[in-house]
Amino acid sequence: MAGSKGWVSMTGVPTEAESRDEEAAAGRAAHTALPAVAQPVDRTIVLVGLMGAGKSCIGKRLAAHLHLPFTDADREIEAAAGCSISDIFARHGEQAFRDGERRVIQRLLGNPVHVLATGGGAFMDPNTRALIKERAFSIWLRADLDLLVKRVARRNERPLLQNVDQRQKLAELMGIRYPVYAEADLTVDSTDGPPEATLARVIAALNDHRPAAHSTFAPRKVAP
Ligand SMILES: Nc1ncnc2c1ncn2[C@@H]1O[C@H](COP(=O)(O)OP(=O)(O)OP(=O)(O)O)[C@@H](O)[C@H]1O
Ligand SMILES: O=C(O)C1=C[C@@H](O)[C@@H](O)[C@H](O)C1
Ligand SMILES: [Mg+2]
Repeated sequence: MAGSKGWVSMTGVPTEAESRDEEAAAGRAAHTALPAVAQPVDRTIVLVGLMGAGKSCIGKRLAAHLHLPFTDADREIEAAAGCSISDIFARHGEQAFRDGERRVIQRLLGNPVHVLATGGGAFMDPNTRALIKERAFSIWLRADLDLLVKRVARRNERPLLQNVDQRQKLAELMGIRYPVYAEADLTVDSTDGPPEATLARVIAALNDHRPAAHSTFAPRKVAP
């Protein structure tokens, strides 16, 4: 029943990942048309970026391409809380959502290697960010304001974008968040057009990434 577990007391009990059907369908074309990722993926790949950047859309396709499971942190949070993100915000407030988000992502990062789409605010949390840097390989899907405004207009259930000027709110979030998203291990532009074009850039960026000594996708060392 919706809300039966109670958000505030949520403990991050493992739940089923989002249905694989859509991911499998989304990934089939990519398998045939795009190159393989050359090195073995030895860390969970975490997608970060603003609402509408394509973390869920590209994440599903990347996972299918890599033959890895896909997890969407927003869906896992909803499953753990027993209600939608909008309901969590409305009933318990944003801070409770952020606390639950941190716990759920911590649990997900303990799972075997997979592709993880985070919610837009997850990487802004210093503890979550530190854990992602330690255990995972992060990719920022960067998109420009016009594109984000266009994409989020398709679905009106994001609490931060309700009853506000969406363009103004997204511009404000870009100013705050883009310098932090830039700490991700890779940055890939998410552009208009078919998702496969962005997926192709993600794959190319992974293949271009220079591996560190002990881990294929260990975080980059910045040259002095
Ligand atoms: N690179 C892309 N090319 C084409 N369409 C895309 C691309 N990325 C996302 N879309 C479309 O834009 C919309 C929003 O994408 P998506 O839900 O994946 O964003 P998100 O980053 O997961 O956002 P949120 O943080 O709100 O969960 C969807 O309709 C999706 O199909
Ligand atoms: O950017 C954000 O802060 C959010 C993005 C969504 O993915 C959800 O995690 C939630 O709506 C908050
Ligand atoms: Mg998403």
